[in-house]
Amino acid sequence: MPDESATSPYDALLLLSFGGPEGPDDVIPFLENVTRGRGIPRERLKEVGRHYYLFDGVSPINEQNRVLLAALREDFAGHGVDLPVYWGNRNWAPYLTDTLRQLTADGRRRVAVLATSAYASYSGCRQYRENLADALATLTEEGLTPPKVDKLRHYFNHPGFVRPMADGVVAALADLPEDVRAGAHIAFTTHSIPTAAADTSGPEPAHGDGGAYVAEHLDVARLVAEAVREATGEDHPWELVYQSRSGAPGTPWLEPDICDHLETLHGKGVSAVVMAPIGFVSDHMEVLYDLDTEATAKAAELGLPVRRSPTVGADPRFAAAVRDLVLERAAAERGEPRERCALGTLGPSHDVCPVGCCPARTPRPAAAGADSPYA
Ligand SMILES: CC1=C(CCC(=O)O)c2cc3nc(cc4[nH]c(cc5[nH]c(cc1n2)c(C)c5CCC(=O)O)c(CCC(=O)O)c4C)C(CCC(=O)O)=C3C
Ligand SMILES: [Fe+2]
Repeated sequence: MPDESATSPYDALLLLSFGGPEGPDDVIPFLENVTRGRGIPRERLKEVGRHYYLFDGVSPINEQNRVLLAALREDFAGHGVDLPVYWGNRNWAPYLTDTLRQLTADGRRRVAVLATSAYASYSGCRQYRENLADALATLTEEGLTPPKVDKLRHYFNHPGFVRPMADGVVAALADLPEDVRAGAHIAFTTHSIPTAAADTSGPEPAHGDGGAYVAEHLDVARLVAEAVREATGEDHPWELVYQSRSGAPGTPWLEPDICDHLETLHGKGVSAVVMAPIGFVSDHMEVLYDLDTEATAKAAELGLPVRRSPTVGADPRFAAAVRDLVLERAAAERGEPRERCALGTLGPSHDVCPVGCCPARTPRPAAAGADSPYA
């Protein structure tokens, strides 16, 4: 009988995230880390800095990750999965390079990596693979022999990610005043990205017309809307919209923006809206500012009742999904068959990003993919 808790060949799990500032003095250095070499207009940076200062310079993301780490450790311990869990970030302490150095010092040789981004895109996938390659290069230059890193597949359609979001939308609808509830629309939101990045997201066969990024979000939106219909008996109209646009005004990014969308729905006489941030794994600053502050103020100005549904965060079902992804990949690496959980029409995502998946504007080494220089 196959061992249901076997993690071999892995000897660690690495939670790989974005990182965020933890006080007012961190905000500028954090934004410099995020935007180094990315050509974001000065004005946009000032504006985004203002969002962080409204919350005393503290992004919610690090605390959310600490809670998720605790949930993962508890879930693993409760299911006989003996795998230490580490945490490293792209843009703030604990920095990925330092965590990988620690993994090396602890003798870890093969690491499964979970990125806190559920979908395919340059920012949510390849950029993390570039960060891994940079960290591996630094450690190699230091004369160390870092572990091999394997990035776990995208989990947008894993039931442990979709079901908590569906329950959250049901709860948000129930929280609306009864007289506006039946006519409420669901606005599924995600991070806007340049249309050029969307069109090339995912493996090459998915390229064009929003690419894997848009297709994956549409699949999740459909799944959540269906689950909501089953739970409430009501058919709530829904749309996929975008938020948190940056970049130069002349560059096309995915639209419509959530605030414009609220205005359009209000103009059509829609009674209420639930904003469902399916693009975010936990309550990032984009959720706290762009939705809970900016879009909510816009709705108040319009007199449009809105609610924001929760992100998955550290839901025990998500922690269980991460365990499932680790065990699934471990079995695949051992050459053993194992079910790959996925809802919707797209099926489980690939384990190893093929060549040409979510290409960078300027090609750079990326680990944990078919084009990785690190075997
Ligand atoms: C697709 C996507 C995700 C979701 C997937 C994932 O989670 O990875 C995401 C997450 C995040 N983005 C974050 C913060 C920022 N993103 C920026 C800039 C950008 N994001 C982009 C895309 C994405 N970003 C893009 C195309 C840019 C333009 C510049 C570039 O091409 O790189 C900027 C610069 C200022 C600005 O332009 O807004 C900041 C401060 C935080 C932390 C929030 C917190 O503190 O809680 C998180 C989790
Ligand atoms: Fe971002």
